[in-house]
Amino acid sequence: MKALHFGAGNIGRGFIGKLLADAGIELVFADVNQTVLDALNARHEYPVHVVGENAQVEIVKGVSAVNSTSDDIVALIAEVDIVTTAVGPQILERIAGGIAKGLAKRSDSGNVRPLNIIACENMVRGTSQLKQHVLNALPQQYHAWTEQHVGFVDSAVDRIVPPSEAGSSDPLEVTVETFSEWIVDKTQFNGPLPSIPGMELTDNLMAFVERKLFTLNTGHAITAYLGQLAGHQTIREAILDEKIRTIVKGAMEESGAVLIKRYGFDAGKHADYIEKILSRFENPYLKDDVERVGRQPLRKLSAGDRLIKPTLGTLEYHLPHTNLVLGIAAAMHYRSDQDPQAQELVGLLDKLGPQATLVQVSGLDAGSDVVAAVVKAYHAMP
Ligand SMILES: NC(=O)C1=CN([C@@H]2O[C@H](COP(=O)(O)OP(=O)(O)OC[C@H]3O[C@@H](n4cnc5c(N)ncnc54)[C@H](O)[C@@H]3O)[C@@H](O)[C@H]2O)C=CC1
Ligand SMILES: O=P(O)(O)OC[C@H]1O[C@](O)(CO)[C@@H](O)[C@@H]1O
Repeated sequence: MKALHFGAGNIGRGFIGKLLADAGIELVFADVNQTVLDALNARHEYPVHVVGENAQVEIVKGVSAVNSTSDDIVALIAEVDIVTTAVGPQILERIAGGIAKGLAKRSDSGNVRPLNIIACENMVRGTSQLKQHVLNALPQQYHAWTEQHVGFVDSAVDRIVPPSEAGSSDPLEVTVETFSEWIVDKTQFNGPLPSIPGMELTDNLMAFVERKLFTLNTGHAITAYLGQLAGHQTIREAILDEKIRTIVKGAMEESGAVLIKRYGFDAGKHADYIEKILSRFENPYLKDDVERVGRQPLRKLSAGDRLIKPTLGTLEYHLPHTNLVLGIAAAMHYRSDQDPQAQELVGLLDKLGPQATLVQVSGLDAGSDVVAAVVKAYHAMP
């Protein structure tokens, strides 16, 4: 079996690429970072530091790399069995053109072996969104062939992989937590289901996607935003701050109450899931900056993402959302010189003020109580 993975970054090298290579699949990374590409092609292996209890260094072997903007992509997509991505939601549209060209070549060359494409991003049904971008870029004459021979498989991906502290001396070294979860929608595969240790198959993906995105990512984002406001540098420092921990736990419980209503989760097991997440945030072996976890605040404040979607759920089921409101207000205070979305947020706040900014970014109703509550909390924050 052969795989092409877009995005040789933290999750690419530290999680998805590692699982594929460990399963004995011949793996090619596609990226745009020339330093990483050159190092992968020079060494064909890299170290993954798994930290926590039973810490160890694992070497991922037998990998190579291509530039994702080159024509190498087209030939690879015509021949591989699996395509995966971990590039960030905003990059999916950019890689869709290359994937479309590859599918056209695959069809023209008569390759009818099943191909499955799996986006591994923090998004609800990210692969389905990638599919739309690919179909937009693909000439109509290839659409029926693509429907017949290509599976677009949605997934949920969970492993905390911050940029490695050793990254400046070794561009390939990556540090990961012990925990990992990769869950894919088994109803969307083309051909036989693959057996890849570490990849779990489900026919109930939405429950897993929402459970992860609206618990871990909701709590993580709020830890980052409140942590930055309180002057903490890392997620660990922030979650050990009792005032922040209480709000973060409260927000995950508010979001959890929605998930329990919507998907019938067991309340006790969900409480354990929240406790496990809090302990993962405390991981003393990971240095995860609040600035990284809060990155791209406009995406994180959008209607379908980890702050607003759970809040909309609380409105739907008439449930409390006090802590989620504090998290949203804190997100509006996020600042980063490195992050264009943080600059844009500041520009919007200067031009429109907090109420209109929130309405524009989140799609919440201008006259709603929840918007008024966020604006009040926003002004009350330092
Ligand atoms: N880091 C983490 O702990 C987790 C991240 N995720 C998700 O995984 C995705 C990737 O996140 P990270 O690995 O943290 O980011 P990252 O920034 O470490 O990696 C992204 C990689 O994509 C590459 N890239 C950018 N444009 C590209 C293009 N046009 N073609 C090919 N490669 C391109 C970058 O050079 C970089 O190597 C995001 O959607 C994130 O939300 C999900 C779960 C955990
Ligand atoms: O990668 P995003 O969507 O910007 O958000 C950062 C989040 O992703 C992760 O990197 C992995 O789930 C978390 O650490 C964090 O909640």
